[in-house]
Amino acid sequence: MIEAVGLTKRYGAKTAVHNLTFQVRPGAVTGFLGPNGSGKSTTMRMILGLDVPSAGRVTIGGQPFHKLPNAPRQVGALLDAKAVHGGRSARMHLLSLAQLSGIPARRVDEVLGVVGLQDVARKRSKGFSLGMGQRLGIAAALLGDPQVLLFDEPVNGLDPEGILWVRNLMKGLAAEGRTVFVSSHLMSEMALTADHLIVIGRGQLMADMSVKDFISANSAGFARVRTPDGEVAAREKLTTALVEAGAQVLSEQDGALRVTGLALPRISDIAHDVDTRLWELSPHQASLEEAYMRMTQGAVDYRSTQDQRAGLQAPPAQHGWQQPAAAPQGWAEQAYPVLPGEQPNPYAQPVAAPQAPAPAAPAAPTTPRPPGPLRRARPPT
Ligand SMILES: Nc1ncnc2c1ncn2[C@@H]1O[C@H](COP(=O)(O)OP(=O)(O)OP(=O)(O)O)[C@@H](O)[C@H]1O
Repeated sequence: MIEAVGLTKRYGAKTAVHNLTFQVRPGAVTGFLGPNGSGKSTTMRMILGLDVPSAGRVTIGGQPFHKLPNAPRQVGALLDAKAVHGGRSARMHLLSLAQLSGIPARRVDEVLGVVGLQDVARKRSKGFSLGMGQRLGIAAALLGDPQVLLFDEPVNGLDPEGILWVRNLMKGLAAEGRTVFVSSHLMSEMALTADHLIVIGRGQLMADMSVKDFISANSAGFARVRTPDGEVAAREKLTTALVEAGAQVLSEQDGALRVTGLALPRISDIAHDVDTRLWELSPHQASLEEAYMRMTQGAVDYRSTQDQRAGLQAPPAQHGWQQPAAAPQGWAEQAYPVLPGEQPNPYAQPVAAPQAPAPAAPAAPTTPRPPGPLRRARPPT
């Protein structure tokens, strides 16, 4: 198990990681999420003893990394796939790592096979593609057959077959009872791979919970409602009635309505009351990506000037959403309004916030301090 307690890292005036406390348990894939610059790599470097915490501590199996006997046999990591001597072949690179840790040479050939690089094992790694480099980095992480594995963006540059392979590899390692901690910006992939999530924003813990709880805490389920194509007046009549009944209604690109805040039977009754036929009425759960975007929108440091959320104006056209004709009052001003049954995002910027750049170096938590991170209890592993 990896355990961080009050983990903090300052680089001069810049606080990269602030007071992080979390555990990464064995037997599960734990996703490590956060916007660019939020402190994920810094945290991983501190776990691996490559950076010294300014305050707090982080241990693996109760010991700091530098006190672990023969650490490469206990902890494997892929931090930077490019950190390889380009003049060496893949096999030589792994062989030199193996020799340093007393790992037998046959293990090198074994891991080359596991990552699918056996045919290019004797080629110099400087000729490797990004994906091949990632595979070599994963091979190095697996070399010591460690119980604890850290992967920083392991699917970066991999083709779909490679992504599927990494997904199955991570799940397989966790199923063997290992501790697997993996960062990624690919939400769709994390949704398929991770069991548990640790989310940070501007160096601070925002959530520590299962993927399922994270999605339900940061998004509301919704209903898709479709009226017969071409019956525009009926659709608008239904939209108005739903909004009057307290629903929030968005239009999807195919003309369906995305309705939150009302149960399906109530939507059906309202449609009946306004004499509108329905072609579809189905329950839906939001995606991890959507839940993540809602939670972290206020903790994003780097945003395109062409991103509408830079000024928190109209909602972005995510997943084919559009604003409905009969949007509730105030909707247009909010990027992601708090939906019924949803916890407000403690990091969300105020709607009328000026477009000033985000502070570059928060030396301490913002004032007023946001409420504590969302946490859910996990079953013991
Ligand atoms: N050696 C360093 N010296 C000064 N600042 C640093 C150093 N390393 C990281 N930082 C700063 O700390 C913050 C966190 O960086 P870090 O690389 O940990 O973020 P990240 O979440 O891994 O980002 P990304 O998703 O873009 O990889 C950034 O603002 C970064 O500029």
